[in-house]
Amino acid sequence: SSHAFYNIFFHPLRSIPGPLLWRMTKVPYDYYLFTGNLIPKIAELHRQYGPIVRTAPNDLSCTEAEAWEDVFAHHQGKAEWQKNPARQSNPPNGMPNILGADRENHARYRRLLAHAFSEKGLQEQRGTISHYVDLLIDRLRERARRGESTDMVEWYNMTLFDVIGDLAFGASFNSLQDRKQHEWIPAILGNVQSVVVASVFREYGMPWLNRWAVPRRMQQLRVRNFMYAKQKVVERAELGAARGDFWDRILIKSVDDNAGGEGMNQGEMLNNASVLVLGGSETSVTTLSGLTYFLLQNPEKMAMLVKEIRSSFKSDDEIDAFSVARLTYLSGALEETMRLYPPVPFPAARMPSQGEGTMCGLSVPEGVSVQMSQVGIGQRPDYFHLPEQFVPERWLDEPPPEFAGDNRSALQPFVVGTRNASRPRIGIEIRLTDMQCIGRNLAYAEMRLIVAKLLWHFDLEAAAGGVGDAWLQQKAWGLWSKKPLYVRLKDVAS
Ligand code: HEM
Repeated sequence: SSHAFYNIFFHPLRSIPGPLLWRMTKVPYDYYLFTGNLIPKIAELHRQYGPIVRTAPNDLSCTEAEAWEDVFAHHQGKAEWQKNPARQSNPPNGMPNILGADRENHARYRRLLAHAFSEKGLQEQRGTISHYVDLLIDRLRERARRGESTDMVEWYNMTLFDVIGDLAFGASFNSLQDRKQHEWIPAILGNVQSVVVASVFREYGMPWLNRWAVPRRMQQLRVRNFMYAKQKVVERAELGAARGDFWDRILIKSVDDNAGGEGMNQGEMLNNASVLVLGGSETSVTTLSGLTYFLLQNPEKMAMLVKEIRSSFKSDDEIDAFSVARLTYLSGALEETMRLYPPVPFPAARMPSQGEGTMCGLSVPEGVSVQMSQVGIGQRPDYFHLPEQFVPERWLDEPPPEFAGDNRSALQPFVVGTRNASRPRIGIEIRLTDMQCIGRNLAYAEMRLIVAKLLWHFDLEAAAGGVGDAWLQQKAWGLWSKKPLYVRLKDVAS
């Protein structure tokens, strides 16, 4: 059509490389998104066409480290680029959540949540976190005794969801206690998939196809979950402050359904609690599962990590959410995992805020979206020496000389910038400026604690048949569709 003709010959992006069909229409992009194969496909396009690729008539994909500064950071006088409002999905109750809110609401949410995600907030939450991690170890010990092979993805899911349920809803999912994944977990994860699939149908004017694409049971669970979450938030509000969770400070400012306007009303609480439950569990589960996989594939790295953990403490009770911060090899292993297997492979695309924007010296017209390819960045050989290898050492203060030239700040799994909100007060080092992910401290604390306790108590080996290279070949709809990861656990004490 004339549109496709315009897109190729007259469009302001006409000189940006990309496959012809992708530059003409959005169909190829949406096809790969729909089938769950977009992530490796985009990485392949970067290998073929370079660091900035036109992936649809109005879309660019980017693997340039400079873009973190140009697009996501705000400096004096320069605003960061905005999220494309057309691509934010709105919660069912019509109120915003932190991911899609406009600037003012976003800044209010960030202000209200700042305490819960500060070092002090983490102090208040540490007892809750330890409780569930210790329960995980007990449960795994039962399995080790019986010699059962164990799907670590499932057990990480149960643990992270139990913690986040407690912190974000005031009620655990009790999966660890019941030794069984709460039925809500697959429904929450399935919901993300259906939102992505639905967005494609909506775009092509066929929203009714959703009823066919999303299984009936999933649709029913979704409605049930919404009601359940709503009830939990009301119950949590009734409990008042001082539970040691995310809501203590917020509730003080939100009396009478936020009559004063400085807090959150119950609809906003519900929407943000839902973001926190998903954002605060799935991403860490992905990282922990990926790390487990890479360690099983690289026994000498596993041995290094086990040695670090077992030589850094005298007993189990010295291991807590704060003492684990000194485990530098573990930190390196987590970074390396997120490089090779980024938990949020496509952070929300951004577009210039007013008029055109400049990115890496290129002028980007209004209305054009830029998406960072995290997999593409992690695989760039000019950023990372031996990019396909799992090398935690490259993140150490003094890396082996051949890795000293790595561009470590190119890797930003938590995304730079906070959309113009007030700077969060965060105690630990931050790599570039502040981070889009408010939960970064909590994520590191939880992940380090789980790995440290796991490898303190158990030797891990792949269950019969091994894990194999195929584990990493996963589909993704926004988030990775993780395959099970079976291990055999041997209790070190017995
Ligand atoms: C390995 C773990 C994690 C990774 C890699 C990660 C990554 C990210 C990324 C990339 C974003 C930006 C999304 C976007 O705007 O497109 C984000 C936002 C967010 N994350 Fe995380 N996250 C992790 C863990 C957590 C945890 C533990 C929590 C909280 C319990 C959390 C809460 C949030 C929230 C509330 C936002 C929205 C912030 C805002 O828009 O201002 N995340 N995260």
